[in-house]
Amino acid sequence: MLINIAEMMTGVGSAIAGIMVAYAMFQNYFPYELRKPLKRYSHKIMNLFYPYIQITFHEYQGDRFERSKAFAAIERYLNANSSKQAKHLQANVVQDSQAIVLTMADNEEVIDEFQGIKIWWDSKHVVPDRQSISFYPRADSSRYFTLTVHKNYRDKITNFYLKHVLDEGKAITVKERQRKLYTNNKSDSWHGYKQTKWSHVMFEHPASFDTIAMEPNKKEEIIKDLIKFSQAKDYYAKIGKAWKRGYLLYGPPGTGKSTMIAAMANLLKYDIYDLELTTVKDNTELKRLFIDTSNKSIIVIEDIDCSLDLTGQREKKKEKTEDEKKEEKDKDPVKAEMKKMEESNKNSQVTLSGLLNFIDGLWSACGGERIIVFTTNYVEKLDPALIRRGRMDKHIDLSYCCFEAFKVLAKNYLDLESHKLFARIENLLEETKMTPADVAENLMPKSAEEDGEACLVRLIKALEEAKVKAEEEAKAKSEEEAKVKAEEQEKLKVEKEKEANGKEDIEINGVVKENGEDSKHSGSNTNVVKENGDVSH
Ligand SMILES: Nc1ncnc2c1ncn2[C@@H]1O[C@H](COP(=O)(O)OP(=O)(O)OP(=O)(O)O)[C@@H](O)[C@H]1O
Ligand SMILES: [Mg+2]
Repeated sequence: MLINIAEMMTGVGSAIAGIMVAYAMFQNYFPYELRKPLKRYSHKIMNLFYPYIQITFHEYQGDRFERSKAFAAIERYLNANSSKQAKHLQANVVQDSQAIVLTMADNEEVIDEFQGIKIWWDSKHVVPDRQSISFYPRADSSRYFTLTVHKNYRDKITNFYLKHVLDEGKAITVKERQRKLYTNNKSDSWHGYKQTKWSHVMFEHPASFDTIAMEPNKKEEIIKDLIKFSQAKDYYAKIGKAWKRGYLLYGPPGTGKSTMIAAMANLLKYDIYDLELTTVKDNTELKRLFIDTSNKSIIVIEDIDCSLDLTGQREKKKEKTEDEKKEEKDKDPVKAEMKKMEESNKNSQVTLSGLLNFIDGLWSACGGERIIVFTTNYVEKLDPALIRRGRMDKHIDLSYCCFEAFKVLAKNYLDLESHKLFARIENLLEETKMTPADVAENLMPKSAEEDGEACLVRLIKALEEAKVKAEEEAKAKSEEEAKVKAEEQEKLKVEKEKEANGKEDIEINGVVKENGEDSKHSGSNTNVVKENGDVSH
C-alpha cells in the first residue's frame, strides 16, 4: 500500500515537473504576438464550460480621488453578514464611526444567499510589484470585491440582489455613523482657507422616546409619524413634494421640547443643525446656511419667538441721542456695555418672509430627508403664516406633567411601576400644574440613602406647595381683578354724574350742543362751563 502511494507521488511529481518545463518553454519560445489571441480563445473555450458570471467592484474608480460608494456599501454589507463565516478579519476604525468595524481580510471568501441563490464574494488586494513612486498612491494598490454567481441568475442578481446589498449597506452605514450636532458660525469665519459655515461636535445625547414623559398615545403617534416620514422617499416623489417635514414644539419651559428633538435625532439617526438665527445677518446668509446642510438631518430653530421679530414689521425703537447714551454709560458702565453687545447680536436682518421662503423655497430642491423643528414657549405670538400646515406640518403641544407622564418618569428615575402614593400624586397632578422637568428633579434621589418612597414623598410635598402657591396667586389675581373692576365702575359712575351735571349747566346757560357741534354755531357770546369749573369766554 505504502509502495503504491510512493509510486503515485513520484508520478504526480514528474507530471508537475513536466508541466513546468512545458510552461517555461512556452514562455521562452512561443512568439509573444501569438500569445494574446491564444489566451482569448482559451477564455472563450473556458466560458463555454464555465457556468458562472463574475462582477467586480473596485474601491477607487474614475478620478481615483473618491472612494466608490458602492464599494463602501458592499463592504459594510459583507462585514455584517460575513463576520461569522470569514476566518480572517481586519479590524478598522471607519471614519464617522467610533466603534471598531470588522472587515473581511484580503483574499477571503464568503458565501451569501438570496432567494435560494448562492453567491460567492471574494475580497482581493492587488499590489503591483513594480517599484515606482506615484503621485496617486492609491493607483498602485487596488482593492476590489468579486461577486460570482451562476449565469442563470444574472437578471435576478443585477436587478434585485445588488440593490438589496447597496440598500442594506447604506442602512448599516447610517446606523453605525457617529452623528453630529452642528451650530452655525458667524459669517466672518465663512471665508479663507478653512471656510466653515457650521461647526460640529459629536452628538451623544442619551434621550430617547422611552425616557420622554408624555401620554403614551401621543408619543406613539409622534414616533409613527417620524418613521413614516423617514421611509416615505418614494411617496414624496410621487406626490411631487420635497422630502421634508416641519414640526412645531410648543409649551412652557421645562416640558421637554429640547429633549424631544434629541430623541427624534436618536430615533431616526439624523444629525442636528442647531440654527442660531440672531447670528445670521440676512436672508442670503440664511439661504447659504441651509444649502450647506446635509441629508438625514434635523434643522432646529429654538425659541423662534425670541430669535426674531417675526411679525414682519420690525419695531423701530426711538434712537437714543449721544448725550443720553453717555449719561447711561456714566451711571452703569457694565450694563451699558452688555446692552451694546445685545444690540449688536440683534443686528440680524433675517425677515419673516426670508424664513418662509427658505422653508418653501428652492433649497428644498437640493436633497431631501430633512426635518425642520421650531420650538417656542408662546405659540400665540407666532405669525400664523409661519406655522400653517405645509410649513409646520405637525404641531406638538408639550404641556404640564400628567399622571401618565409621571408614571414614565417614576419608572425611569426610581424603577417604580406602582406604589401606594401614586393615587395621591394623581390627584395632585390633576389639581396643580408642574412641568416634567420639576417632577423629574423631585424624583431624582439626592443621596444613596434616599429610596423611592422618600422621593415620592418629596414630590408630594412639592406638589402641595405648588398647589397652595397657585391658590394664593389665583386669589390675589381675582382680588386684583375685582379691584380693577370696582375702580372702573367707580370711574364710570363719576363720569356719568359729571355728564349729567354738565348737561344741566349747559341747559341753564341756554346752549344746546348737538353731536359735538362747536358751541359757536349756537351763538358767539356764549359762556361755557369747563370740567374744572372755570368759565371761558
Ligand atoms: N417630557 C419630559 N420627559 C422627560 N424628561 C423631561 C421632560 N420634560 C423635561 N424633562 C427634563 O427636564 C429637563 C429640561 O427639559 P428641556 O430642556 O427639554 O425643556 P424645554 O421644553 O426645552 O425647555 P425650554 O423651553 O426652557 O427650552 C431635561 O433635561 C429633562 O431631563
Ligand atoms: Mg429647550
